[in-house]
Amino acid sequence: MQQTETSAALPGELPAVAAYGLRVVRGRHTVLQDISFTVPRGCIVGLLGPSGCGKTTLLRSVVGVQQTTAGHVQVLGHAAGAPQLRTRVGYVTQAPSVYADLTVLENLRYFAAALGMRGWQREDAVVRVVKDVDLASYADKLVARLSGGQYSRVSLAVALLNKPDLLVMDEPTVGLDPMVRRELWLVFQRLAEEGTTLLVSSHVMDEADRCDRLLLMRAGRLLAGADREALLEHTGCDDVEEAFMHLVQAASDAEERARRRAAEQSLPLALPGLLDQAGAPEAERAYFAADTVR
Ligand SMILES: Nc1ncnc2c1ncn2[C@@H]1O[C@H](COP(=O)(O)OP(=O)(O)OP(=O)(O)O)[C@@H](O)[C@H]1O
Repeated sequence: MQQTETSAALPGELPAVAAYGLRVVRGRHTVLQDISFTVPRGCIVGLLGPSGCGKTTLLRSVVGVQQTTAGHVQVLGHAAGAPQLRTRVGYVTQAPSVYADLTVLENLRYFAAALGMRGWQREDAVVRVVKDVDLASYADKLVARLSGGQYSRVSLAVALLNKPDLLVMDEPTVGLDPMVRRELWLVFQRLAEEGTTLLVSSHVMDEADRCDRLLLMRAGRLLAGADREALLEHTGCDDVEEAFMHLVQAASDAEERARRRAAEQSLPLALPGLLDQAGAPEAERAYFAADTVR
């Protein structure tokens, strides 16, 4: 896949996230294999792939809460999880991370205080984020009484208290109806326009249309990382879902050919080394390697 410049990235500017050769083993299972990608600043980057492919593990590695086995993840010029990033990275987890028995305001004041905000600084931050996520009319409601979409917006509001430069969100729209999903994406777009970089996971392919750039994952590997248009052009497909299926098929075909070649040469069956050992053509190896990803 050809390298494409993303308009939001200024020349010479460090990407918000740069991962090289990331590998994660959880228990006995290799969950992420040789993952490399970048997230340019000021973009919305969608991390897409089926359930269980490793999206959460990848996001946890970016936030710095995942033990990694190999590779390196740089976030805003620091190693992922570095203390300097604590106030600069917001993380919205998949599971609700707010208290159902507190009101929206009580939650926000609590988390603002935990971040060290006091007095007017705290109140200013709370008012700002309530406005950011359009929850002003629900500010005094118990979170337990909110709808799914409103609940998600409270979690998002908490992550925005610090005005993060990078916002990492794990399936923030899962289970929400199309109208609410649309509203949340408008909030994400507004945040990106104001300069926040967003890395958002989803297994809903149509959300890809709302992203500047896409990372497509399958079974712990990155199939592709590119601007949406470049991806469609490269695969000759009309939409991202079709492009994803095309890449999955191409990867399976390449894997099968490599297996056959390895069997013929009596080589051990271990990807991705297998592909190199078996002398797989560059185009095939590319499906398994970082260099599909810019
Ligand atoms: N604590 C753990 N120990 C061992 N394996 C784990 C652990 N957590 C997750 N896994 C495995 O890692 C793989 C990737 O999980 P992960 O949660 O990253 O996927 P995902 O793409 O985010 O899935 P979903 O879309 O369903 O949230 C899965 O096969 C899962 O079973």
